Amino acid sequence: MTSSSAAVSQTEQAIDLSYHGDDDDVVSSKSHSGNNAIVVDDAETERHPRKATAPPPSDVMDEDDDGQVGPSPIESLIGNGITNNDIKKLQEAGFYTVESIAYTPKRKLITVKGISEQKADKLLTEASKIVPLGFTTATEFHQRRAELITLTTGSKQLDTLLGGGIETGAITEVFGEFRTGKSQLCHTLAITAQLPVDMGGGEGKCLYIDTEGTFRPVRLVSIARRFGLDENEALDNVAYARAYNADHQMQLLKQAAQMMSQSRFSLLIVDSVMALYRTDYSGRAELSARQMHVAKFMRALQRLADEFGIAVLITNQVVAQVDSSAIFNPDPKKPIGGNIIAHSSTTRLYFKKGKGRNRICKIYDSPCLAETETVFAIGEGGIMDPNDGTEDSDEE
Ligand SMILES: Nc1ncnc2c1ncn2[C@@H]1O[C@H](COP(=O)(O)OP(=O)(O)OP(=O)(O)O)[C@@H](O)[C@H]1O
Repeated sequence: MTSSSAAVSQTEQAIDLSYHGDDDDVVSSKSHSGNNAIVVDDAETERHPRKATAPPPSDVMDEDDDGQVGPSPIESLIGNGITNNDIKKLQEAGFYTVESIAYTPKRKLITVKGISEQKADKLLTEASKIVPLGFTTATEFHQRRAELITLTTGSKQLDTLLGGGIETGAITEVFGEFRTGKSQLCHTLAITAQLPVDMGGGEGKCLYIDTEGTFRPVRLVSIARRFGLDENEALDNVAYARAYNADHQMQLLKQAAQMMSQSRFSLLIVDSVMALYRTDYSGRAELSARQMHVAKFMRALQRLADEFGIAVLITNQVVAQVDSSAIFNPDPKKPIGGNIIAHSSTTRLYFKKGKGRNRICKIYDSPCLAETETVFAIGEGGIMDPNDGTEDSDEE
C-alpha cells in the first residue's frame, strides 16, 4: 500500500462520503454552474442564524454516506472510444475527475504517456458534455453564489466580516506577524469544516499541509469538544502531512487530488505557504525560479478548489514594507510572495495583534467585501468572539 492510499483508508474510517451516490438533497456539486464550489441545493437551508435543531454532526455525516456531493469520477468518461486503459493512464498522471480533464488544456493532456492528440480531443469533448464550460446568466450565477457554502471561523463577528465565513471553491489567504492567530484559525477550521452545513460546516474532511511544524492535534481535541464533535472521529477526519521542501509541498497536492477523489473533503489548509520557498530559494538569482514554482503551486491549489469545490486556506508571513507607499501607511507590513500570491488568492485577510487574547482581522483584498475590520479572540476552544469568555464551562 502506498503512503497516500494508507492515508486515504485511515481518513475514510471516519467520514465516508462517497461521490458516487444519487441522493443530492443535502448538498450538491455545482457541476451545472462551471464553478465547483459546494452549494446548498435546498434553498430552505439557512446558514444564519444556525438551526438550533441541527442533528449531531456525526449522525449527519453517517446519513450522508451516499450523497452525490462532489465532482464526477473520471470513470464516467469510459465509452465512446475512451477505454479503461486510458483512464488508468490518466489516473497515474494525477487526473481523477471529469472536471480535472475539462479544466486542463489539450497541450497538457497530450503530455500524459499514451494519450494521443486525437484521444485528448475525444476526452475534452466527452468531458465538456458533463462539465458545462459555456456561459450562464448572471441571475443563475447570483443564485448559485447565494447558496455557496462558507465555513465558520468560530467567531460570529469574523464570519459576518467575511460574508458568512471562509468561502468554498476559492483560496483565502491569511497573513500577519507571528502569534496573530493564523495557525489557530487553521486548527479551528480543520474542525468546523466537518460540521453539518446548517452549523456552519462543510460536512467534509480536512487536508492539512504543515510546512513549519506548528500543527498540534491537542488543539483539535479542545476545538472538537467545543463544537460537540467526537474528538477521535474529528482527529481521524484530518489528513495531516508535514512538507519538508517546496517540491514536496507540490507533490502533496497530487496526493491530495487522489484522496479528494475517493472521499469527501471540504477544506485544504497550507500553513504556511511561503515558508519553504524562503529557505529553498535564496537571493535575486533564484527569484524567478521561485516565483515560477509558487505560481505552479497556486494554480494547483485553485484547480483543487475548482475541481472539488473545497475551501482552500493558506497562511502567509509578512515583511516590512520599504517602498515609497510605506510613508503613508501607519503599519507598513506586506505579505510575501509578491504578485503571484496576490493575484491567486481570492480573499486576503490581514491579522494583527489586539489587546490580550484579542486579534484584529482586516479585509486586505476581496472581490466583494469592503476593506473593513473586526475583532476576534483566541481561546482554548479556538477562534471565537472577544466576549466568548466562558466557552470552556459551556462545554461541560
Ligand atoms: N490553548 C490555547 N488557548 C488560548 N490561546 C492559545 C492556545 N494555544 C495558543 N494560543 C495563543 O495563540 C497565539 C498563537 O497563535 P498562532 O499559533 O495562530 O500564531 P501564528 O499567527 O500562526 O504565528 P506564527 O507565524 O508564529 O506561527 C498565542 O498568542 C497563543 O497564546
